[in-house]
Amino acid sequence: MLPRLAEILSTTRVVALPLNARFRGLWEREAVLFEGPQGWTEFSPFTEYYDTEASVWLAAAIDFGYNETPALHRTHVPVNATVPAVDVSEVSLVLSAFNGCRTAKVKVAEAGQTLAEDVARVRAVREVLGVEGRIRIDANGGWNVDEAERAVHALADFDLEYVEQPCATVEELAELRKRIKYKGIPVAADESVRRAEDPLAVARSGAANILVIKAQPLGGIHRALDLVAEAGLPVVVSSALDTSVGLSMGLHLAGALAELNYDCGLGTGALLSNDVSEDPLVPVNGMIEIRRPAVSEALLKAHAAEKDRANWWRNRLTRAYKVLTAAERA
Ligand SMILES: O=C(O)CCC(=O)c1ccccc1C(=O)O
Ligand SMILES: [Mg+2]
Repeated sequence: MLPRLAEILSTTRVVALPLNARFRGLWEREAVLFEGPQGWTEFSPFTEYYDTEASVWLAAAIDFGYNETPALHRTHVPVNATVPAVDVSEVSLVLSAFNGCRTAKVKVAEAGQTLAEDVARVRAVREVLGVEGRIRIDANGGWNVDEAERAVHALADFDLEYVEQPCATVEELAELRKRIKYKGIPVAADESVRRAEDPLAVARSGAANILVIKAQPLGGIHRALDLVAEAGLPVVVSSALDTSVGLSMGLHLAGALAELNYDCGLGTGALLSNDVSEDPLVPVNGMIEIRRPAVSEALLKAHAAEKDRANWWRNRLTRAYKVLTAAERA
């Protein structure tokens, strides 16, 4: 049963939070927050996504606001630093925001950049982390198989923990996995899980060694847990560049997993120069405590989105809600 739309809209706040570095081409992260019986929850699908996809993110938001979270297997979650596709000169400043993180995920294959820039960025990250640090890269599907193979060869000396979504399709991932298997570098799937018609297809076809699991695009904590159980692969829980409220959803998901073998991509609060809580969910000693953050009325006000953007988000939430009610009736 869905809560009533009017009830959701009655607590809805729209915020625009400034970022420390450009991410996905943006300097600002917009998000909708609303309050359910369990506390504040977040609806923040990327702006270019259509209503059907956004409706899955809304189902996740409703789940976290209205349903109890599952029992936890841990109190804290180890997290990675996330390094956007910044210039090499900015790497140490970006990393300094992630207190105590021994693992870094580095964005590569950004449109308009070269492999040489990726190599320089990964080298700089390795210099800061030292030999004991773990480095994973994320291409967001930006390479074809040959480009990915070449990039892996160029970056392998930096000792990669895994390569996330090097290519766009499941077929390409499978082909690349065969080609780089001898190097012992695992392939992780992200977009092939969270944007696929069938999120389990990539696991079933053996195209990936690891799944990146995000609570919002997978319809919430409970649905994501079902998916993980069915997939039977190790997972990395990650954020969608959420506010502390959305990060809390991801942390509760990570906490509910019996096995967690990788540091999670939930440290991205450190990429926001402001958040909605006075006590935001950012890494301390490489870990984040699993809790719901206290949301500050003053910060909601200070970071309220412009009126036209707030209306756009309320209309979008309304359309996503209609997709959910139509599905419920069907
Ligand atoms: O996994 C992380 O380290 C942080 C999350 C992240 O990279 C991300 C954040 C927003 C949108 C897409 C992605 C992604 O993993 O591709
Ligand atoms: Mg990714």
